Amino acid sequence: MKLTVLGCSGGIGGEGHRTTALLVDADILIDAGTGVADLDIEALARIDHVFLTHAHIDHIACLPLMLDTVGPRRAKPLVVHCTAATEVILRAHLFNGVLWPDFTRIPSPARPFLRFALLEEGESCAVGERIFAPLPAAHGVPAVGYEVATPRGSLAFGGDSSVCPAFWDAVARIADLRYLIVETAFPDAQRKLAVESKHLCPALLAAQLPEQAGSYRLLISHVKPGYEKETMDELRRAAGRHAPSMLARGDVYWL
Ligand SMILES: Nc1ncnc2c1ncn2[C@@H]1O[C@@H]2COP(=O)(O)O[C@H]2[C@H]1O
Repeated sequence: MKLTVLGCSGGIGGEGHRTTALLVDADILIDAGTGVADLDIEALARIDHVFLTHAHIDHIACLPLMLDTVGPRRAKPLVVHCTAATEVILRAHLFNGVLWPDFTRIPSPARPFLRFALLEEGESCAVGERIFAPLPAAHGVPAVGYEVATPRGSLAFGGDSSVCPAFWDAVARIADLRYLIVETAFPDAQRKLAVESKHLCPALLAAQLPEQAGSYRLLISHVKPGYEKETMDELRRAAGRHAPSMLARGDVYWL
């Protein structure tokens, strides 16, 4: 499995900053933030599945736009996998015929551009040999992370989350974990904002990491634009034994 980081920043601002979108092989997205906009039309049309962590705009910004571009080119609906709570939010506030057309009924209810498929914690969804399972997360709106399991190992993506012991319990149970992607949105100087917005700062992440470093790579996502050096310096000081490195747009990881 090939994981290509299209975007992993906590915001926008110039070349390096695209919001969350992880491309799995050529046919699956985890989140559909602004990183998706860099794919050309053919690459967009090859995407059959989107697994959403939550409905915040930085994670779904390109979903309505890509549906408009690829809908007429595709023979089948784009399947958006998410929890029931996230589907309710997207139907009420995005695909509502006001902010954007309701592509679950357009061009026709029988052959729409978009189909929701519900996926809750405790369930899994196989797309070929790649198996997606929601992981617990704690954010300001209903949110999950994802475990992606393959025959050659697994990765875990925490999505957006503040302190969440259930996530770390779930991660500890993944025996063949190769990559662990977790957020650290703010530097320690903005800890109050991190807590209020249900994110992490280095001290909060370090307090949750296991005593012993695992045999997986620890990759950091969702750092707010302009705070990358400060945040990663603090994280290396607080959790150096875990050798954290920052996830970057354009990175490719293989499983
Ligand atoms: N009190 C707040 N609660 C939530 N988000 C906030 C607040 N104040 C500022 N924000 C920002 O709004 C952003 C919404 O997207 P994020 O969750 O990535 O990060 C959030 C913060 O950067």
